Amino acid sequence: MSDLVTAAEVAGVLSAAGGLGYAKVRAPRVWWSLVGLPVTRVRFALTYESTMDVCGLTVQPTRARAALLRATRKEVLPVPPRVRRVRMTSTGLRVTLRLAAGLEPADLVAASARLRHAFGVYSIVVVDTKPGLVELRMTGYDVLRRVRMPRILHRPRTGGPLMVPVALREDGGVFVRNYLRIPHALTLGANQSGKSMYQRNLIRGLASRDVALVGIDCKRGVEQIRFVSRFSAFATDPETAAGLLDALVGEMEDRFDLLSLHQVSDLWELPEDARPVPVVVFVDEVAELFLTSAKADEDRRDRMVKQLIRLAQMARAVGIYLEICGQRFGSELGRGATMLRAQLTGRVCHRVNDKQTAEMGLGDISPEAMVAATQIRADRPGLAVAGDASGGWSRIRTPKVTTDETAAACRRYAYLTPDLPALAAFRPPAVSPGPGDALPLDKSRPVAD
Ligand SMILES: Nc1ncnc2c1ncn2[C@@H]1O[C@H](COP(=O)(O)OP(=O)(O)OP(=O)(O)O)[C@@H](O)[C@H]1O
Repeated sequence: MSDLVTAAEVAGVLSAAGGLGYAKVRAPRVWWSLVGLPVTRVRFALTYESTMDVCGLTVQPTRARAALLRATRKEVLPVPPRVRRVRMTSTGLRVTLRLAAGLEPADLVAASARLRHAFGVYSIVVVDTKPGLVELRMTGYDVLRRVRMPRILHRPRTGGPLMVPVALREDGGVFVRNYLRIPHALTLGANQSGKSMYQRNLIRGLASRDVALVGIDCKRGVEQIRFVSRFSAFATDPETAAGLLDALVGEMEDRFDLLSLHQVSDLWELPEDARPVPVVVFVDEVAELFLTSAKADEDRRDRMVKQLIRLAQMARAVGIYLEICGQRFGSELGRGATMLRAQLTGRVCHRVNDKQTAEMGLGDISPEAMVAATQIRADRPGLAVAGDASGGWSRIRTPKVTTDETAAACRRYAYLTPDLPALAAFRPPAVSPGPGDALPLDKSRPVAD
Protein backbone atom coordinates (compact mmCIF):
# COMPACT_ATOMS: atom_id res chain seq x y z
CA MET A 1 0.00 0.00 0.00
CA SER A 2 2.73 2.42 1.02
CA ASP A 3 4.58 1.54 -2.21
CA LEU A 4 1.43 2.38 -4.16
CA VAL A 5 1.02 5.74 -2.40
CA THR A 6 4.67 6.52 -3.02
CA ALA A 7 4.36 5.71 -6.71
CA ALA A 8 1.25 7.91 -6.99
CA GLU A 9 3.01 10.72 -5.15
CA VAL A 10 6.08 10.45 -7.35
CA ALA A 11 3.89 10.46 -10.47
CA GLY A 12 2.04 13.51 -9.15
CA VAL A 13 5.27 15.38 -8.40
CA LEU A 14 6.72 14.46 -11.79
CA SER A 15 3.64 15.56 -13.71
CA ALA A 16 3.50 18.84 -11.71
CA ALA A 17 7.19 19.44 -12.47
CA GLY A 18 6.60 18.58 -16.13
CA GLY A 19 3.61 20.93 -16.21
CA LEU A 20 5.64 23.76 -14.72
CA GLY A 21 8.51 23.08 -17.15
CA TYR A 22 6.02 23.19 -20.03
CA ALA A 23 4.45 26.39 -18.65
CA LYS A 24 7.89 28.00 -18.36
CA VAL A 25 8.38 27.63 -22.12
CA ARG A 26 4.83 27.83 -23.51
CA ALA A 27 3.03 29.99 -20.95
CA PRO A 28 5.70 32.02 -19.14
CA ARG A 29 3.09 34.34 -17.60
CA VAL A 30 1.49 31.35 -15.78
CA TRP A 31 4.91 30.03 -14.75
CA TRP A 32 5.89 33.43 -13.42
CA SER A 33 2.71 33.75 -11.33
CA LEU A 34 3.00 30.25 -9.88
CA VAL A 35 6.75 29.87 -9.38
CA GLY A 36 8.87 32.81 -10.49
CA LEU A 37 7.09 35.51 -8.54
CA PRO A 38 7.04 33.82 -5.07
CA VAL A 39 10.65 32.67 -5.47
CA THR A 40 11.85 36.11 -6.56
CA ARG A 41 9.89 37.86 -3.82
CA VAL A 42 11.48 35.70 -1.14
CA ARG A 43 14.94 35.97 -2.69
CA PHE A 44 14.56 39.75 -2.85
CA ALA A 45 13.49 39.97 0.82
CA LEU A 46 16.34 37.72 2.01
CA THR A 47 19.18 39.09 -0.07
CA TYR A 48 18.28 42.76 -0.62
CA GLU A 49 20.72 44.28 1.87
CA SER A 50 23.70 42.06 1.07
CA THR A 51 23.11 42.47 -2.70
CA MET A 52 23.01 46.26 -2.45
CA ASP A 53 26.17 46.12 -0.38
CA VAL A 54 28.16 44.02 -2.84
CA CYS A 55 26.85 46.08 -5.75
CA GLY A 56 28.23 49.25 -4.12
CA LEU A 57 24.79 50.74 -3.55
CA THR A 58 25.10 51.45 0.16
CA VAL A 59 26.23 54.63 1.93
CA GLN A 60 27.42 55.43 5.44
CA PRO A 61 24.48 56.17 7.77
CA THR A 62 23.84 59.75 8.82
CA ARG A 63 25.55 60.90 12.01
CA ALA A 64 22.26 60.88 13.92
CA ARG A 65 21.48 57.33 12.82
CA ALA A 66 25.02 56.16 13.59
CA ALA A 67 24.77 57.70 17.08
CA LEU A 68 21.43 55.96 17.63
CA LEU A 69 22.89 52.64 16.55
CA ARG A 70 25.86 53.08 18.87
CA ALA A 71 23.56 54.04 21.75
CA THR A 72 21.60 50.82 21.23
CA ARG A 73 24.89 48.90 20.95
CA LYS A 74 24.23 47.95 17.38
CA GLU A 75 26.89 47.74 14.70
CA VAL A 76 27.16 50.79 12.45
CA LEU A 77 26.89 49.38 8.93
CA PRO A 78 26.50 51.09 5.55
CA VAL A 79 22.80 51.44 4.59
CA PRO A 80 21.12 50.56 1.29
CA PRO A 81 18.30 52.63 -0.28
CA ARG A 82 15.12 52.18 1.77
CA VAL A 83 12.45 49.98 0.16
CA ARG A 84 9.27 52.07 0.03
CA ARG A 85 7.01 49.67 -1.82
CA VAL A 86 7.08 46.30 -3.54
CA ARG A 87 4.38 45.63 -6.12
CA MET A 88 3.95 42.20 -7.69
CA THR A 89 2.64 42.11 -11.26
CA SER A 90 1.81 39.42 -13.78
CA THR A 91 5.13 40.07 -15.53
CA GLY A 92 7.51 41.05 -12.75
CA LEU A 93 8.16 42.99 -9.60
CA ARG A 94 8.16 46.76 -9.15
CA VAL A 95 10.19 48.09 -6.27
CA THR A 96 10.16 51.73 -5.23
CA LEU A 97 13.34 52.81 -3.45
CA ARG A 98 14.14 55.99 -1.57
CA LEU A 99 17.69 56.87 -2.49
CA ALA A 100 20.06 57.35 0.39
CA ALA A 101 21.88 60.72 0.35
CA GLY A 102 24.90 60.38 -1.93
CA LEU A 103 23.29 57.96 -4.39
CA GLU A 104 21.77 58.95 -7.74
CA PRO A 105 19.60 57.01 -10.23
CA ALA A 106 22.63 56.59 -12.52
CA ASP A 107 24.31 54.45 -9.81
CA LEU A 108 21.43 51.99 -9.99
CA VAL A 109 21.41 52.08 -13.79
CA ALA A 110 25.12 51.24 -13.79
CA ALA A 111 24.50 48.32 -11.42
CA SER A 112 21.32 47.05 -13.13
CA ALA A 113 23.04 44.10 -14.88
CA ARG A 114 24.53 42.97 -11.54
CA LEU A 115 21.18 43.37 -9.77
CA ARG A 116 19.42 41.42 -12.51
CA HIS A 117 21.69 38.42 -11.96
CA ALA A 118 21.57 38.73 -8.18
CA PHE A 119 17.76 38.70 -8.08
CA GLY A 120 17.49 36.14 -10.90
CA VAL A 121 15.14 38.14 -13.13
CA TYR A 122 15.10 38.61 -16.91
CA SER A 123 15.67 42.37 -16.92
CA ILE A 124 15.69 45.42 -14.69
CA VAL A 125 14.84 48.90 -15.88
CA VAL A 126 15.54 51.79 -13.52
CA VAL A 127 13.01 54.63 -13.73
CA ASP A 128 13.62 57.96 -12.08
CA THR A 129 10.08 58.65 -10.80
CA LYS A 130 10.41 61.64 -8.43
CA PRO A 131 13.31 63.47 -6.79
CA GLY A 132 14.75 61.02 -4.27
CA LEU A 133 12.73 58.05 -5.54
CA VAL A 134 13.47 55.45 -8.20
CA GLU A 135 11.52 52.43 -9.36
CA LEU A 136 13.22 49.14 -10.20
CA ARG A 137 11.03 47.53 -12.85
CA MET A 138 11.98 43.86 -12.80
CA THR A 139 10.65 41.57 -15.50
CA GLY A 140 10.54 37.89 -14.65
CA TYR A 141 10.69 36.54 -18.20
CA ASP A 142 11.15 37.70 -21.78
CA VAL A 143 7.77 39.39 -22.28
CA LEU A 144 8.72 40.47 -25.81
CA ARG A 145 9.23 36.90 -27.08
CA ARG A 146 5.51 36.47 -27.70
CA VAL A 147 3.71 39.75 -27.42
CA ARG A 148 0.27 39.69 -25.85
CA MET A 149 -1.30 43.06 -25.19
CA PRO A 150 -3.45 43.35 -22.03
CA ARG A 151 -7.01 42.32 -22.92
CA ILE A 152 -8.58 45.68 -22.04
CA LEU A 153 -6.51 47.33 -24.76
CA HIS A 154 -8.24 45.31 -27.46
CA ARG A 155 -11.34 47.39 -26.88
CA PRO A 156 -11.65 50.14 -29.44
CA ARG A 157 -11.08 53.68 -28.24
CA THR A 158 -9.21 52.72 -25.06
CA GLY A 159 -7.48 55.89 -23.77
CA GLY A 160 -8.04 59.36 -25.19
CA PRO A 161 -8.78 59.99 -28.86
CA LEU A 162 -5.10 60.42 -29.57
CA MET A 163 -3.56 57.80 -27.29
CA VAL A 164 -2.96 54.51 -29.05
CA PRO A 165 -1.58 51.46 -27.21
CA VAL A 166 0.72 50.15 -29.90
CA ALA A 167 3.32 47.80 -28.42
CA LEU A 168 4.54 46.10 -25.27
CA ARG A 169 7.54 47.44 -23.36
CA GLU A 170 10.21 45.12 -22.00
CA ASP A 171 9.19 45.97 -18.45
CA GLY A 172 5.74 44.53 -19.18
CA GLY A 173 4.07 47.95 -19.50
CA VAL A 174 2.28 49.19 -22.58
CA PHE A 175 3.91 51.58 -25.01
CA VAL A 176 1.32 54.21 -25.87
CA ARG A 177 1.67 56.53 -28.85
CA ASN A 178 0.36 59.76 -27.39
CA TYR A 179 0.00 62.39 -30.10
CA LEU A 180 -0.78 65.15 -27.61
CA ARG A 181 2.53 64.63 -25.81
CA ILE A 182 4.68 63.73 -28.82
CA PRO A 183 3.03 65.14 -31.93
CA HIS A 184 5.45 63.96 -34.63
CA ALA A 185 7.47 60.77 -34.82
CA LEU A 186 10.01 58.97 -36.97
CA THR A 187 10.16 55.19 -37.35
CA LEU A 188 13.40 53.78 -38.73
CA GLY A 189 14.63 50.28 -39.52
CA ALA A 190 16.22 48.00 -42.09
CA ASN A 191 14.28 45.85 -44.56
CA GLN A 192 12.02 43.35 -42.82
CA SER A 193 12.63 44.86 -39.40
CA GLY A 194 8.96 45.51 -38.62
CA LYS A 195 8.29 49.14 -39.64
CA SER A 196 5.10 48.33 -41.56
CA MET A 197 3.85 46.21 -38.67
CA TYR A 198 4.33 49.20 -36.36
CA GLN A 199 2.40 51.50 -38.74
CA ARG A 200 -0.29 48.85 -39.15
CA ASN A 201 -0.78 48.68 -35.39
CA LEU A 202 -1.11 52.45 -35.29
CA ILE A 203 -3.57 52.59 -38.17
CA ARG A 204 -5.67 49.82 -36.65
CA GLY A 205 -5.64 51.61 -33.28
CA LEU A 206 -6.58 54.98 -34.77
CA ALA A 207 -9.23 53.60 -37.16
CA SER A 208 -11.85 53.48 -34.38
CA ARG A 209 -11.16 57.01 -33.13
CA ASP A 210 -12.42 60.41 -34.22
CA VAL A 211 -9.41 61.31 -36.35
CA ALA A 212 -8.72 61.80 -40.04
CA LEU A 213 -6.04 59.53 -41.48
CA VAL A 214 -3.92 60.58 -44.44
CA GLY A 215 -1.60 58.18 -46.28
CA ILE A 216 1.47 58.98 -48.36
CA ASP A 217 3.01 55.82 -49.78
CA CYS A 218 5.14 56.49 -52.81
CA LYS A 219 5.93 52.79 -53.30
CA ARG A 220 2.80 52.96 -55.50
CA GLY A 221 0.71 52.49 -52.37
CA VAL A 222 1.63 48.83 -51.83
CA GLU A 223 1.86 49.17 -48.05
CA GLN A 224 -1.22 51.29 -47.40
CA ILE A 225 -3.66 50.66 -50.26
CA ARG A 226 -5.65 48.09 -48.28
CA PHE A 227 -6.45 50.72 -45.65
CA VAL A 228 -7.85 53.48 -47.89
CA SER A 229 -11.45 52.92 -46.80
CA ARG A 230 -10.49 54.78 -43.62
CA PHE A 231 -8.23 57.40 -45.30
CA SER A 232 -9.43 60.94 -45.94
CA ALA A 233 -6.62 61.47 -48.47
CA PHE A 234 -4.04 59.24 -50.13
CA ALA A 235 -1.02 59.80 -52.41
CA THR A 236 0.96 57.07 -54.14
CA ASP A 237 3.52 59.04 -56.16
CA PRO A 238 5.77 62.02 -55.44
CA GLU A 239 3.81 64.41 -57.63
CA THR A 240 0.48 63.70 -55.91
CA ALA A 241 2.28 63.72 -52.55
CA ALA A 242 3.62 67.22 -53.28
CA GLY A 243 0.06 68.41 -53.99
CA LEU A 244 -1.26 66.70 -50.87
CA LEU A 245 1.42 68.31 -48.68
CA ASP A 246 0.49 71.74 -50.14
CA ALA A 247 -3.15 70.99 -49.31
CA LEU A 248 -2.22 69.98 -45.75
CA VAL A 249 -0.31 73.24 -45.28
CA GLY A 250 -3.41 75.07 -46.60
CA GLU A 251 -5.56 73.18 -44.06
CA MET A 252 -3.09 74.12 -41.34
CA GLU A 253 -3.32 77.82 -42.26
CA ASP A 254 -7.15 77.73 -42.28
CA ARG A 255 -7.09 76.16 -38.83
CA PHE A 256 -4.78 78.90 -37.56
CA ASP A 257 -7.32 81.45 -38.85
CA LEU A 258 -9.96 79.61 -36.82
CA LEU A 259 -7.80 79.70 -33.67
CA SER A 260 -7.25 83.40 -34.20
CA LEU A 261 -11.02 83.94 -34.62
CA HIS A 262 -11.68 82.25 -31.28
CA GLN A 263 -8.63 83.89 -29.69
CA VAL A 264 -7.09 80.62 -28.56
CA SER A 265 -3.68 79.12 -29.28
CA ASP A 266 -4.47 75.42 -29.48
CA LEU A 267 -7.05 73.24 -31.24
CA TRP A 268 -8.07 71.64 -27.94
CA GLU A 269 -9.04 75.03 -26.48
CA LEU A 270 -11.69 75.52 -29.18
CA PRO A 271 -15.33 74.86 -28.27
CA GLU A 272 -16.16 71.27 -29.18
CA ASP A 273 -18.66 72.22 -31.88
CA ALA A 274 -16.09 74.41 -33.65
CA ARG A 275 -13.13 72.05 -33.29
CA PRO A 276 -11.85 70.46 -36.50
CA VAL A 277 -11.00 66.79 -36.41
CA PRO A 278 -7.31 65.92 -35.67
CA VAL A 279 -5.34 64.59 -38.64
CA VAL A 280 -2.60 61.94 -38.55
CA VAL A 281 -0.42 61.81 -41.67
CA PHE A 282 1.34 58.49 -42.34
CA VAL A 283 4.35 58.72 -44.64
CA ASP A 284 5.70 55.32 -45.64
CA GLU A 285 9.32 55.06 -46.86
CA VAL A 286 10.16 58.73 -46.75
CA ALA A 287 13.21 58.28 -49.06
CA GLU A 288 10.82 57.66 -51.98
CA LEU A 289 9.53 61.15 -51.40
CA PHE A 290 12.95 62.74 -51.28
CA LEU A 291 15.09 60.91 -53.82
CA THR A 292 15.24 62.50 -57.24
CA SER A 293 16.21 60.95 -60.53
CA ALA A 294 16.27 64.13 -62.61
CA LYS A 295 17.34 67.69 -61.96
CA ALA A 296 13.76 68.81 -62.64
CA ASP A 297 12.50 66.77 -59.67
CA GLU A 298 14.75 68.65 -57.27
CA ASP A 299 12.51 71.73 -57.03
CA ARG A 300 9.55 69.53 -56.17
CA ARG A 301 11.62 67.66 -53.58
CA ASP A 302 12.84 70.91 -51.98
CA ARG A 303 9.27 72.18 -51.83
CA MET A 304 8.05 68.96 -50.19
CA VAL A 305 10.81 69.11 -47.57
CA LYS A 306 9.91 72.74 -46.89
CA GLN A 307 6.21 71.90 -46.48
CA LEU A 308 7.01 68.95 -44.19
CA ILE A 309 9.25 71.17 -42.07
CA ARG A 310 6.46 73.77 -41.81
CA LEU A 311 4.00 71.09 -40.75
CA ALA A 312 6.45 69.64 -38.23
CA GLN A 313 7.19 73.08 -36.78
CA MET A 314 3.66 74.42 -36.52
CA ALA A 315 0.92 71.88 -37.17
CA ARG A 316 0.81 70.43 -33.64
CA ALA A 317 -1.19 73.41 -32.38
CA VAL A 318 -3.89 72.79 -35.01
CA GLY A 319 -4.06 69.04 -34.50
CA ILE A 320 -2.09 67.79 -37.51
CA TYR A 321 0.46 65.11 -36.61
CA LEU A 322 3.19 63.40 -38.65
CA GLU A 323 4.11 59.73 -38.51
CA ILE A 324 7.11 59.26 -40.80
CA CYS A 325 8.72 55.94 -41.60
CA GLY A 326 11.90 55.03 -43.49
CA GLN A 327 14.99 52.87 -43.69
CA ARG A 328 17.30 55.82 -43.09
CA PHE A 329 16.81 59.52 -42.52
CA GLY A 330 20.00 61.53 -42.88
CA SER A 331 21.62 64.26 -44.89
CA GLU A 332 21.81 61.95 -47.94
CA LEU A 333 18.10 62.65 -48.44
CA GLY A 334 18.97 66.22 -49.33
CA ARG A 335 18.79 69.72 -47.95
CA GLY A 336 16.48 70.13 -44.96
CA ALA A 337 16.25 66.42 -44.10
CA THR A 338 18.22 66.70 -40.87
CA MET A 339 16.28 69.82 -39.90
CA LEU A 340 13.03 67.92 -40.41
CA ARG A 341 14.36 64.98 -38.41
CA ALA A 342 15.06 67.27 -35.45
CA GLN A 343 11.35 68.20 -35.37
CA LEU A 344 10.23 64.57 -35.21
CA THR A 345 10.69 64.12 -31.48
CA GLY A 346 9.23 60.64 -31.12
CA ARG A 347 11.66 57.98 -32.34
CA VAL A 348 11.20 54.28 -32.90
CA CYS A 349 14.27 52.49 -34.20
CA HIS A 350 13.93 48.86 -35.33
CA ARG A 351 16.84 46.60 -36.30
CA VAL A 352 19.37 48.58 -38.34
CA ASN A 353 22.12 47.50 -40.70
CA ASP A 354 24.66 50.04 -39.52
CA LYS A 355 25.53 52.17 -36.54
CA GLN A 356 24.90 55.40 -38.44
CA THR A 357 21.20 54.62 -38.87
CA ALA A 358 20.84 53.99 -35.13
CA GLU A 359 22.63 57.30 -34.59
CA MET A 360 20.17 59.08 -36.94
CA GLY A 361 17.26 57.74 -34.93
CA LEU A 362 18.50 57.78 -31.39
CA GLY A 363 21.85 59.60 -31.29
CA ASP A 364 20.25 62.81 -30.04
CA ILE A 365 18.22 60.88 -27.42
CA SER A 366 20.65 58.62 -25.59
CA PRO A 367 23.90 56.78 -26.41
CA GLU A 368 22.62 53.66 -24.54
CA ALA A 369 19.45 53.63 -26.66
CA MET A 370 21.61 53.73 -29.78
CA VAL A 371 23.65 50.74 -28.63
CA ALA A 372 20.45 48.85 -27.76
CA ALA A 373 19.15 49.40 -31.32
CA THR A 374 22.33 48.00 -32.87
CA GLN A 375 21.90 44.84 -30.77
CA ILE A 376 18.43 43.92 -32.11
CA ARG A 377 18.61 40.47 -33.68
CA ALA A 378 17.29 39.67 -37.16
CA ASP A 379 15.12 36.86 -35.76
CA ARG A 380 13.17 39.35 -33.66
CA PRO A 381 11.22 41.44 -36.22
CA GLY A 382 9.05 44.07 -34.60
CA LEU A 383 11.49 44.61 -31.73
CA ALA A 384 12.51 48.26 -31.52
CA VAL A 385 13.93 50.92 -29.26
CA ALA A 386 11.50 53.77 -28.62
CA GLY A 387 12.69 57.08 -27.27
CA ASP A 388 11.62 60.68 -27.01
CA ALA A 389 13.21 64.08 -26.60
CA SER A 390 13.20 63.75 -22.78
CA GLY A 391 15.99 61.16 -23.10
CA GLY A 392 13.74 58.32 -21.88
CA TRP A 393 13.78 55.11 -23.92
CA SER A 394 12.66 51.50 -23.77
CA ARG A 395 12.67 48.31 -25.80
CA ILE A 396 9.27 47.61 -27.29
CA ARG A 397 7.67 45.06 -29.60
CA THR A 398 4.42 45.30 -31.50
CA PRO A 399 1.88 42.48 -31.49
CA LYS A 400 1.56 40.67 -34.80
CA VAL A 401 -1.30 42.17 -36.81
CA THR A 402 -1.95 41.07 -40.36
CA THR A 403 -2.75 43.37 -43.26
CA ASP A 404 -6.14 41.64 -43.48
CA GLU A 405 -6.96 42.46 -39.85
CA THR A 406 -5.93 46.10 -40.33
CA ALA A 407 -7.90 46.34 -43.59
CA ALA A 408 -10.93 44.84 -41.84
CA ALA A 409 -10.65 47.43 -39.01
CA CYS A 410 -10.43 50.22 -41.60
CA ARG A 411 -13.51 48.94 -43.39
CA ARG A 412 -15.36 48.48 -40.12
CA TYR A 413 -14.77 52.09 -39.13
CA ALA A 414 -14.97 53.56 -42.63
CA TYR A 415 -18.10 55.45 -41.53
CA LEU A 416 -15.86 57.52 -39.21
CA THR A 417 -13.75 58.83 -42.13
CA PRO A 418 -14.18 62.62 -42.08
CA ASP A 419 -14.50 64.62 -45.26
CA LEU A 420 -11.90 67.35 -45.24
CA PRO A 421 -12.83 69.78 -48.06
CA ALA A 422 -9.23 71.04 -48.35
CA LEU A 423 -8.08 67.47 -49.09
CA ALA A 424 -11.07 66.48 -51.26
CA ALA A 425 -8.95 66.21 -54.41
CA PHE A 426 -6.91 63.45 -52.75
CA ARG A 427 -9.81 61.42 -51.34
CA PRO A 428 -9.24 57.80 -52.40
CA PRO A 429 -12.02 56.12 -54.36
CA ALA A 430 -14.12 53.57 -52.46
CA VAL A 431 -12.51 50.15 -52.79
CA SER A 432 -14.22 46.82 -53.28
CA PRO A 433 -13.67 44.17 -50.56
CA GLY A 434 -10.24 42.56 -50.52
CA PRO A 435 -9.61 38.83 -50.06
CA GLY A 436 -9.21 39.08 -46.26
CA ASP A 437 -11.80 41.75 -45.59
CA ALA A 438 -14.52 39.95 -43.72
CA LEU A 439 -16.71 42.99 -43.17
CA PRO A 440 -18.74 44.80 -45.82
CA LEU A 441 -17.89 48.34 -46.88
CA ASP A 442 -20.58 50.47 -45.28
CA LYS A 443 -20.02 54.16 -44.70
CA SER A 444 -23.47 54.98 -43.41
CA ARG A 445 -24.10 52.55 -40.58
CA PRO A 446 -21.98 52.13 -37.44
CA VAL A 447 -21.08 48.55 -36.62
CA ALA A 448 -21.37 47.54 -32.97
CA ASP A 449 -18.00 47.00 -31.24
N1 LIG B 1 6.05 42.39 -33.93
C1 LIG B 1 6.23 41.36 -34.76
N2 LIG B 1 6.08 40.09 -34.34
C2 LIG B 1 6.26 39.06 -35.17
N3 LIG B 1 6.60 39.19 -36.48
C3 LIG B 1 6.77 40.42 -36.96
C4 LIG B 1 6.61 41.58 -36.12
N4 LIG B 1 6.86 42.67 -36.87
C5 LIG B 1 7.16 42.23 -38.09
N5 LIG B 1 7.10 40.90 -38.16
C6 LIG B 1 7.35 40.07 -39.35
O1 LIG B 1 8.55 40.49 -39.96
C7 LIG B 1 8.42 40.59 -41.36
C8 LIG B 1 8.75 42.01 -41.82
O2 LIG B 1 7.85 42.93 -41.22
P1 LIG B 1 7.50 44.33 -41.91
O3 LIG B 1 6.95 44.13 -43.28
O4 LIG B 1 6.68 45.09 -40.95
O5 LIG B 1 8.96 44.94 -42.03
P2 LIG B 1 9.41 46.26 -42.80
O6 LIG B 1 10.51 46.85 -41.99
O7 LIG B 1 8.26 47.13 -43.10
O8 LIG B 1 10.01 45.63 -44.13
P3 LIG B 1 10.21 46.38 -45.55
O9 LIG B 1 11.06 47.59 -45.31
O10 LIG B 1 10.93 45.34 -46.34
O11 LIG B 1 8.85 46.72 -46.07
C9 LIG B 1 6.98 40.18 -41.69
O12 LIG B 1 6.99 38.84 -42.08
C10 LIG B 1 6.25 40.33 -40.39
O13 LIG B 1 5.19 39.41 -40.25
